Amino acid sequence: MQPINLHDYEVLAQRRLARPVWDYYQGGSDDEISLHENRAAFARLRLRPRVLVDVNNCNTATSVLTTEIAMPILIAPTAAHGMAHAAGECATIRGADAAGSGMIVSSNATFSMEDIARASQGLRWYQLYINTLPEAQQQIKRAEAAGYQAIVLTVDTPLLSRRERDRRNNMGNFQRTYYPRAFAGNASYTVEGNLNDSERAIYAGHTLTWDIIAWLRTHTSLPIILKGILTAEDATLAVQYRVAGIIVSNHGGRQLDGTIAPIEALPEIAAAVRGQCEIYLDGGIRRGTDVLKALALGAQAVMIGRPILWGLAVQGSEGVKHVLEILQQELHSAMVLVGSPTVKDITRSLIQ
Ligand SMILES: Cc1cc2nc3c(=O)[nH]c(=O)nc-3n(C[C@H](O)[C@H](O)[C@H](O)COP(=O)(O)O)c2cc1C
Ligand SMILES: CC(C)CC(=O)C(=O)O
Repeated sequence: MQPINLHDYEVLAQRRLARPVWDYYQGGSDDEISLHENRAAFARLRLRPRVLVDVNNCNTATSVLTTEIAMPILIAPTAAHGMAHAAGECATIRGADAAGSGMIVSSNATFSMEDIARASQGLRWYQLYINTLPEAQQQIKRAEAAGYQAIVLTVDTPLLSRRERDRRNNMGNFQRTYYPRAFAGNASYTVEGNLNDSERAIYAGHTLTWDIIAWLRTHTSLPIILKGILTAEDATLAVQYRVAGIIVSNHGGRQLDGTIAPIEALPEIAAAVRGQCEIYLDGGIRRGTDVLKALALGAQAVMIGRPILWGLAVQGSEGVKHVLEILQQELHSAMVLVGSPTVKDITRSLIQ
């Protein structure tokens, strides 16, 4: 099958990946309610197209922070790309560059942030999990030296959630046996799978509070972005703490199950932020019309997680590039059909 949309890539990737890897990439927490809601919430939104607009020069280009990108679509941080492809994140970022997108590199990448940086010319941000402060400080230093342009602190993971697919598959043992370095490119803590409570707490720690932002600021001059905001209250705090951006996200339905979908949280967050920092959104983006809806409700750009892993598994960097280009082309068509020739023209009035 020649893949023509992201759903095709999903089918092809499942055929290629071992069951425990597929389930780790694909799964959510508990009953996977949030995982399904992330898609369902997009499907419930209705568009209000305008007609007889000159869309001859329709263009998806935009910028995030100060970087220009060909499309308002970035790669969300996902761990362990080495289980999808031998070249792992180095192939992923080459695909991002080739498409004119950019990548947020996970703390738990298979390859080191330096190796990934060497494979890339374009936008790269570093996603941080804080296990211990000295280790985080080391990682920030390394990220700055390797030319990363922002630090993305994930704030929805004081505890890694219960993921029952991984438990049933004995994913921890599988990964240690077949991919022992899959999560170990940057972090010293590399467990995944059947974890006890203290192991599940190592990623962001129970003790992080808003004070961590002042600490981060003493250790980096890079822009700070918070990933995993779902309420106007926390968005307001993020603005007060002067972050450069927030990512409206429920971690792709992999952390707290039963949350509001990010696309449903976006309107109240956009109203609270009032342009004081950039807003991005991830979770369930699979079509150009999903991107359009997120932009209309106040996102500057969106991020995609699983579809990138599917593209990587099917065809390495070419697959990643193709997934991004498909989504860009779908967005382009949607912009033409709703009468929004530029990203700036995409406004709230497009949504019923
Ligand atoms: C396999 C996998 C690994 C992930 N690893 C990380 C990670 O290391 N850090 C992080 O902040 N988010 C991580 N996420 C969450 C993604 O950044 C993102 O929020 C989510 O995948 C978006 O939803 P989507 O997959 O529906 O596009 C991961 C998600 C998946 C599917
Ligand atoms: C290593 C994990 C904590 C990566 C992650 O965030 C996830 O699997 O959702």
